[in-house]
Amino acid sequence: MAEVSAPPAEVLLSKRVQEMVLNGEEPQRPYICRDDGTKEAIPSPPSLIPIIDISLLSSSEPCSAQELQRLRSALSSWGCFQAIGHGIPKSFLDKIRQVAREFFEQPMEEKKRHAKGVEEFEGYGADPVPAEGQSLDWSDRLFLDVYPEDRRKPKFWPVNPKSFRGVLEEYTAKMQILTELVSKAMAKSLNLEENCFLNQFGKQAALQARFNYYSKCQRPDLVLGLKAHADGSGYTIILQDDVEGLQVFKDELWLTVPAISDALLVLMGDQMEIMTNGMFRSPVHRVLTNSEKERISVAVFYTTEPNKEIGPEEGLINEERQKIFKKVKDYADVHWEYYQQGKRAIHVAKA
Ligand SMILES: O=C(O)CCC(=O)C(=O)O
Ligand SMILES: [Fe+2]
Repeated sequence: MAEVSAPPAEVLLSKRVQEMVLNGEEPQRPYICRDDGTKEAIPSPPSLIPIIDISLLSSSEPCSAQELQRLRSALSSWGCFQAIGHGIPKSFLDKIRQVAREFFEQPMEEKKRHAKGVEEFEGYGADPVPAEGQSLDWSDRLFLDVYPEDRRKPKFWPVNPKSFRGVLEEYTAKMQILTELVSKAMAKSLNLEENCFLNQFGKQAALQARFNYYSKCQRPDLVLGLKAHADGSGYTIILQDDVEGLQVFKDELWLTVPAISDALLVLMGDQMEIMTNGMFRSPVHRVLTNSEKERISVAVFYTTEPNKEIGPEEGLINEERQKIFKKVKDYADVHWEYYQQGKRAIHVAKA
């Protein structure tokens, strides 16, 4: 299987995984990141990722206090939850999944009209070359800045399928509403002023959409769709299709996030861990590969506006609970440098 002399990462990254699969190529050594499949022989136990009904969080609801308590507990122990009652109809979530699938199923030439450079972030392609010795992900992506609108770069936005742009614009608008609701609810769940996180994120807080396409892989025992990492965002909202693969690391176990067709996974990034002074966890997660089916997901990263300093909310610091993080600026950049070395970055924010 793995040849003795695999091409260097920059050569592999200039090709799409989907192309390699269509050509019947087996994963080469830089894609191999696990040495044997025996660990995965044990199926992960059924996971109990909390499901939170967003519609119950508004104060006019009789059971809002109870749901806020469940939210707080979910984010303190898991760092993520499956959001239902978020107001986005399943038919619209299906539309997003559909345009994403149609985009990736087009011929390579069409997708490459929106190709990114190997060292760029935005556009269609793969992550820039990681540090020496780091494995590559078995995935192709379309990464787009979607908000604020003046950051959109039209050359990266698919022209086909024709409905792609309109659907993504609508999804962006819905994500803005959802981030406002979730940010307020998280603050209330911690007995903080409801706008405190929104103020830290800033009016120009960014939304970036990453469409992930995980091709089938002949060696799921050796290759990951996405390496283990914690997000550098404030938090991330993930739409999955019906193929499971995303796993969250909790209590020394990798636990699969169930595919629930009308739910969105809300997952804390390091910036929320910092702002909550560690009350909410930014969980390590990864994506497995699958030999039978392709998988598509759409991750929307919600990140503080550029140059904005963030830090632990004062209301969360007291005699019993000291400040564990300091103020940081442009954390996402620092996070990226460590990410490329396969490391977490949160320690740089430790007080
Ligand atoms: O594909 C997924 O479900 C997760 C994607 C993810 O973790 C990311 O893009 O950071
Ligand atoms: Fe992630």
